Amino acid sequence: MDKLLQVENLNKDKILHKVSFEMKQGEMLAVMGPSGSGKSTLLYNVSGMDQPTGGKVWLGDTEITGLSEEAKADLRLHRMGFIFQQMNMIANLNILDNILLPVMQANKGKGGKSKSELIAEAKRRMRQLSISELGSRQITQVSGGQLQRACICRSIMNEPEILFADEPTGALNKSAAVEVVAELLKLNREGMSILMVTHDSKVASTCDRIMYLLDGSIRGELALGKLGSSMEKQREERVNKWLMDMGW
Ligand SMILES: Nc1ncnc2c1ncn2[C@@H]1O[C@H](COP(=O)(O)OP(=O)(O)OP(=O)(O)O)[C@@H](O)[C@H]1O
Repeated sequence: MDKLLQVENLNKDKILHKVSFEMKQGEMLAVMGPSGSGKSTLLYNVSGMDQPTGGKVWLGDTEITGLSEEAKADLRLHRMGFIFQQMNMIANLNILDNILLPVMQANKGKGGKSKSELIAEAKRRMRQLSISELGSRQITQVSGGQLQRACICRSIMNEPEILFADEPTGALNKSAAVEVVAELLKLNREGMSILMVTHDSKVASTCDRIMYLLDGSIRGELALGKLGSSMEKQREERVNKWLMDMGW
């Protein structure tokens, strides 16, 4: 697999300390660690949402840390997708318009796709995520799991190279969380690279690899490989044992 993301000696104030790791194309990587260990800060600094105080980050051949704010915003819009626990949907737009908002922005100007093409594309993806009936609903008129699936839909409309997910199941009940993880796994099997912060060892155990962050440094890593159709319980037990060893 080719290298997709490279993080080298990343520092952020007193929060992150010389964090280095790589991610391969098609990988699904989880970041775990206690509350306050710097997981979200890591995600924001790797994706260019925040400016690190030291170190370098590359997405493919692009050094993100060397870009202007404007170029970073452009890169996030075109090459990255984001899913958050708080979902960040606009309250006075319906689900379809929320899904369309960033991709319309990305297709502004010459050579971009037309609105009707984008609507057709959104509807196709909404069908895949089992939310095709919900386009005209307000965001308060759908369940938490449906809303997060709409967020996943929004995040992939630009066909990003990488998806950043910060606690994507954190606000969901158990069955909605299972559905959302299943959608993320499906996307990953289709080739999407995913970097995900999670508190949930069951969610992390579906990932190819887990990094453990403590006090802003990576203290350990567990390589699990792709999730097969069986052995889910054994994977989970392995992850829980490793987390105990890490002091979780
Ligand atoms: N904007 C900020 N300014 C100053 N300190 C911050 C800021 N954001 C986070 N911190 C601090 O940085 C540390 C790491 O926070 P971060 O949110 O990255 O941790 P986390 O591991 O994601 O935690 P949680 O699991 O609780 O979400 C914490 O001590 C937090 O208080």
